[in-house]
Amino acid sequence: MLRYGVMRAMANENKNEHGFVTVYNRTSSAKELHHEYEGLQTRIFKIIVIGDSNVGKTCLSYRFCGGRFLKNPEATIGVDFRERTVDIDGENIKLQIWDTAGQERFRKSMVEHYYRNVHAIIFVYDITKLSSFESLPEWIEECGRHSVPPMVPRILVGNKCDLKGKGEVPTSLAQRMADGYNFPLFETSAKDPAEKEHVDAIFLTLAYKLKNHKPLRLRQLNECSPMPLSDEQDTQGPCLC
Ligand SMILES: Nc1nc2c(ncn2[C@@H]2O[C@H](COP(=O)(O)OP(=O)(O)OP(=O)(O)O)[C@@H](O)[C@H]2O)c(=O)[nH]1
Ligand SMILES: [Mg+2]
Repeated sequence: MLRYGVMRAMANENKNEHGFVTVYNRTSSAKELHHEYEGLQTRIFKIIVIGDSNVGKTCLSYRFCGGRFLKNPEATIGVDFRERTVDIDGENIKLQIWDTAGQERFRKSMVEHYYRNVHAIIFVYDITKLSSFESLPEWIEECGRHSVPPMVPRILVGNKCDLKGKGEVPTSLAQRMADGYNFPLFETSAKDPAEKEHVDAIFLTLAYKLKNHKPLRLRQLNECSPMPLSDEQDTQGPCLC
């Protein structure tokens, strides 16, 4: 788990603890961000995980990046970063997961940073808690208020399917909402080991979509002001200034 201070320092140094070095390839009008390691180049995509407190955002992102269920997670304060590099059709893609805080008091100073230069969004609810499902339109509106462009892929995830007997949100209801927003719907469990591949599929679905986007473009790493979002989105790692 990497707290944002650590990642920020790494971004400013243009390298991380794995020895990745940020390099710039000059194109006609812009610079592209790659990480280069042992001759491999890696594009980076920022994915934020959003939703009510206690729905399992931390456990889902940990299941994907850490490969197991995180027992006794604490409420997220601000944001926790996790990352995993995946091979998509022969290209290394680094997914930088922003595990956000669901509690208002732990997130309010961070909200701008969540949405800045985001490449994809995962909205999570708890299938055993109707109120977490009913909150989704508010989360989706918040995202709209921060001018996230429509082409940024979004996914709806109902978590805690291992507690299906206690389910309060029928799949049919969730599917109606997903269809209304035109988002794909996944129902899964961060806890159930049998669901591991299904959790992976959520993130890989996004990785495939993002891979087919145009190359990422970047301003100078030391320019940390917000950049306009377009289908040629910029990324520069989790710099939170
Ligand atoms: N049964 C079950 N419990 C889960 C699952 N995922 C998470 N939990 C539990 O739900 C509680 C909250 O999980 P977190 O991942 O911390 O929730 P969060 O959405 O990150 O919460 P905030 O950080 O406060 O926003 C914890 O007690 C987890 O053990 C799941 O798939 N099944
Ligand atoms: Mg959390």
